[in-house]
Amino acid sequence: MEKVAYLGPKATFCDLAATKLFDNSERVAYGTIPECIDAAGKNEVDFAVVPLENALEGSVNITMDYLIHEVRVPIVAEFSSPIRQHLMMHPDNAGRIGEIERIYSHSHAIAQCHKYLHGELKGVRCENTTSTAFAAQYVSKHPEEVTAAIANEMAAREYGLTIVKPDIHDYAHNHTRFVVLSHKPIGERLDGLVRKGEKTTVMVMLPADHAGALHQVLSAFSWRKLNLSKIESRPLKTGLGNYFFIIDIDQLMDDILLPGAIAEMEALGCKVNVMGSYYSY
Ligand SMILES: O=C(O)C(=O)C[C@]1(C(=O)O)C=C[C@@H](O)C=C1
Repeated sequence: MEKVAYLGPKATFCDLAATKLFDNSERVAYGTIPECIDAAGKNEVDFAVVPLENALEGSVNITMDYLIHEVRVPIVAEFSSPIRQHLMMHPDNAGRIGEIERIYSHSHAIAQCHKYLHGELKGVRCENTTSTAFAAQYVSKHPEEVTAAIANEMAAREYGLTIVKPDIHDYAHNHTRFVVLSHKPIGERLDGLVRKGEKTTVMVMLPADHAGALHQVLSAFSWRKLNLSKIESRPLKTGLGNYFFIIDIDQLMDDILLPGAIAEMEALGCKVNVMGSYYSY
């Protein structure tokens, strides 16, 4: 049976995404996002499902940076899912919401609920955990502390917690983009799901700082009428002011247009890496 890595423990948002995508596979929980990427990089698993971007909080930098700087594993699919964050407590403490001493969750989940936390639970310390489900598991094991976790409904069920305040994310349209990483092609595995689009993600390093370099890169796409859905800069980690760009193009790799744009960028002195060419679900 094929193996799929996800950020564990059971009932994280990554677990929900992996279950939706690979229902008939063996899902293997890893403690951190880099561990999931390593597992796919070393072929310990066939696929890894990791978060890439959230609609409220932006990119999951650890995923992006690890893929660029440490372990290159191609993106073979993308899955976008609605995200609902709930405040949950141990059932023994569920009536004591006003006495909460600490709130645990993944940093991205805490960030998605800032307005609520600032408005309703001002002054309560928030502590980051490796995932939302890890936070729920911790709260379930420590009824002696009046603490809460921010996590999803499946985590509340899995770890026997009571949802004391549902839907505490700050904006209704909360979505996260997950990517599937693998050294093998995805083939027909996801054909049962509805395809929403197609993308190619490239990483572009500009030549030494000069006027108009980014403009020239963007024009390689624009005059070919290649639509971009995202452009983001991240530090190269070689010193302040040095960046690379991650660009999402709204089409699969073809024989002419994308190779032409890449050749043009290379002729300008850019270093270009294709991170993946894949369908969005
Ligand atoms: O902690 C989890 O449950 C995760 O799957 C991680 C993660 C993230 O890193 O963005 C995934 C989706 C949500 O946006 C919040 C947390």
